[in-house]
Parts: sequence; structure tokens; C-alpha cells
Amino acid sequence: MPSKYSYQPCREFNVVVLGAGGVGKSCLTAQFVHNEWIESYDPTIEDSYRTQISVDGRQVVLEILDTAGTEQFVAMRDLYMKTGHGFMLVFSISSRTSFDELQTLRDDIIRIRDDEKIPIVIVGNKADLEDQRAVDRAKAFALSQRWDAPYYEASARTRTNVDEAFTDLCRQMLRRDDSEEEAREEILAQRAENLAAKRRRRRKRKEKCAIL
Ligand SMILES: Nc1nc2c(ncn2[C@@H]2O[C@H](COP(=O)(O)OP(=O)(O)OP(=O)(O)O)[C@@H](O)[C@H]2O)c(=O)[nH]1
Repeated sequence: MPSKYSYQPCREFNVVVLGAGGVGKSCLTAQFVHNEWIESYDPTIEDSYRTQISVDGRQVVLEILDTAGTEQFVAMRDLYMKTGHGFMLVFSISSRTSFDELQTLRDDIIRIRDDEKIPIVIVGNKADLEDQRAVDRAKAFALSQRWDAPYYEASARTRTNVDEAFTDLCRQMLRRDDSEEEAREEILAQRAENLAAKRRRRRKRKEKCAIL
């Protein structure tokens, strides 16, 4: 028996990667999309990548927006936040300030989207730099619980938890899309039912008039 989603078309989602400057947003994206490691640091203005992946047997096209972490480009953030279906919030485990900056980013996303349940994944990058750790794992997990958003300690350098973090975000976006689709279908079914009931009532009234 075919599953409910067998015949569904490929879904397309916009993913926005946000975080302070130099935390590894471009490196995580490059590892995920191209399997490549970038040693040099070239601050991003805005880069967009398109890739297709399979999640639980379903094809998903991702348009990934790698955003600028440096202050001079933050004005563009509101625009990214309006268009994203899911957000990857990245900090570096070796930088306490990059962790603290996530709060403002999340507040802005929720303010702009007016939606507490928007798909978010938190990534503590540079996990290979354990000797330079400035953010306790427990602190990051506490934030993850408060926001009800999964947390991954990742390393773009060693390619640890890169696919896992993007896949988790994809699953959240798919789940959300499915429940919105179900809600739309329910509304349409309800409308059709209301229309049919109205027609039945009209027909009954007409029948009564004929007898008179
Ligand atoms: N050790 C280590 N270094 C990393 C890791 N990820 C990124 N880097 C290094 O950190 C620097 C910044 O990485 P980027 O990916 O350019 O950072 P970004 O967040 O995109 O920076 P902006 O474009 O300024 O916002 C580069 O020199 C990377 O090589 C990692 O997982 N481990």
C-alpha cells in the first residue's frame, strides 16, 4: 500500500543560516552542499546555494541563504527572516559572545514572523576546538530546551553533525508543511460539506413549494 506521501511533489524550502561573524556559517554550508572544507576566512555578504536531499524517502529542495555575520550587513536580516521557512542559528563553542547573540536573533525572527513555532535548529560549531571551549554544553542544552529547538555540537572542519543538523531542520519544515496542508484540506472539506448541506436545504424548500 503506498504511503500517504508517495505521490507528493518535491518540497522546496528556504533555509536561512544566521549567527555572529566568523562562527563558521559559510564553512557549515559549504560542507553540507559541496563536501568541502574552507580554511581561509572571507566575510560573507550574502551567498545562496541550492541543493536537493532525500529526507525519510522524501525529496526536498533547499535554497540555503548563508548570511553576513558582520554588523555592517545586518540591515538585510529582516528581509531574510521574512522569507525563511527554517533557521539555523550558529554560534562558536569557543566564543561566549556569539552564543549570547543568538537570543537577539531568535527574538527578531519571532517578532518578524509572529510565530513561536517556526522551525529552528541551534548549532554550536567548532566542536573540534574543545580546548578553547567558552560555552558549556549544559548551557546550550538549557537554551535548546527553553526554545524547544534541537541543539547540535558540530564541526565544519571535521564534518561532524553537519548533515544531521540540516536534516533535522528539514524534518521540522516537512512536519510543519504537512500539518499546514492537512489544515488546508480540512478547511476545503468543511467548505464542501457546508455547500452540500446548503444545496440539500434549498432542494427541500423547493420540494415543499411544489406541493403547495
Ligand atoms: N577549527 C574550526 N574552524 C572553523 C570551523 N568552521 C569554520 N572555521 C573557521 O572559522 C573562520 C570563519 O569561518 P566562516 O565559515 O567564514 O564564518 P562565517 O560565520 O561564515 O563568517 P561571516 O561570513 O563573517 O559571517 C574560517 O577561518 C574557518 O576556517 C570549525 O568547525 N572548526
